[in-house]
Amino acid sequence: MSTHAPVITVDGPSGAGKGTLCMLLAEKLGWNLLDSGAIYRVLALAAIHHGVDIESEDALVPLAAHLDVQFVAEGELVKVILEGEDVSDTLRTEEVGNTASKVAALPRVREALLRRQRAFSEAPGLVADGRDMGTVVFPGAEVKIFLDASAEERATRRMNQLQKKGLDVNFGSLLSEIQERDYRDRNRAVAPLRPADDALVLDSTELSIEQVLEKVLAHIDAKLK
Ligand SMILES: Nc1ncnc2c1ncn2[C@@H]1O[C@H](COP(=O)(O)OP(=O)(O)OP(=O)(O)O)[C@@H](O)[C@H]1O
Ligand SMILES: Nc1ccn([C@@H]2O[C@H](COP(=O)(O)O)[C@@H](O)[C@H]2O)c(=O)n1
Repeated sequence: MSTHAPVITVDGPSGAGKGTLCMLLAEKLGWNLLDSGAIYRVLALAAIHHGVDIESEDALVPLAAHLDVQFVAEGELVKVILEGEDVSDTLRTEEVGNTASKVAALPRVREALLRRQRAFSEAPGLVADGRDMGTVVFPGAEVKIFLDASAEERATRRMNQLQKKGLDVNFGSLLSEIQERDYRDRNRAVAPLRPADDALVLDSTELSIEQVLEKVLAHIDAKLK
C-alpha cells in the first residue's frame, strides 16, 4: 500500500538560492531532498562522456532512461556517482549547467526523467528543488515556493561561490551565461520555468539566507497546520 508523503517544491532561476534553501529545509524537517537539476546535469555529463549529440533527442532518451547514477549522502553533502565515478565537482561547472539546460529543453528527455524524480517522494516528506517541481513533477504539492533574485545579484552570488573555491571568474561572462540559461529555461516549449499558480513568489535579491528561510518556514507553518 502506498502512503502519501507531503511535498514542498522550490523552483526558480539559477543562483536564486534554491539549493541552499532546500538543504536547510530538508535538514530542519528531516525530509528527503531532490536536486532535480543534478539529474539534468548528470545526463549532460553522460552525453559528453559518451560522445552523444546533445541536440539529438533520439540518442538522449535511452541515455536518460538508463542513467547509472547514485546520490550518496555524506554528512551535509551529497556525492554524485555516475557510472562508478565521483562527478560531484565536475557537475557544478557553468559549462555542464549550460549543456544541462540544452538537453532539458527536449520534451521526450524530460518525460524519460519524470518517474526517476517522482520516486524521491517518500515518507516522511520531500523537499524538491528545480524549475518545474510545482508545475509538472509535483503539481499536487502541499507547499510551493518560487524563489527569484535579479540576474545581477545571482551572478554576484555565483562569483563569490566560485572565488571561495579558488577559481578565477569574470563577472560579465557569468552574468551572460546566467541570462542565456534563464532565457532558454523560461522560453522552452515544455515545462518552462514559471511560478505555479499557487506558489509563494519570493524575491531574495535584498534578503539574506536566514531571512529567506524565516519567511519560507512561516509560509510552510501556515500551509501545513
Ligand atoms: N539569500 C542569499 N543571499 C546571499 N547569498 C545567497 C543567498 N542564497 C544563496 N546564496 C548563495 O548563492 C550561491 C548560489 O546558491 P544556490 O546554489 O543555493 O542557488 P541555486 O538556485 O540552487 O542555483 P542552481 O539552480 O544553479 O543550482 C551559494 O553560494 C549560496 O550560498
Ligand atoms: N527541474 C529542473 C531542474 C533543472 N533543469 C535544467 O537543468 C539545468 C541545471 O539545473 P541547476 O538547478 O542544477 O542549475 C537548468 O538550467 C535547467 O535547464 C530543468 O529543466 N528542470
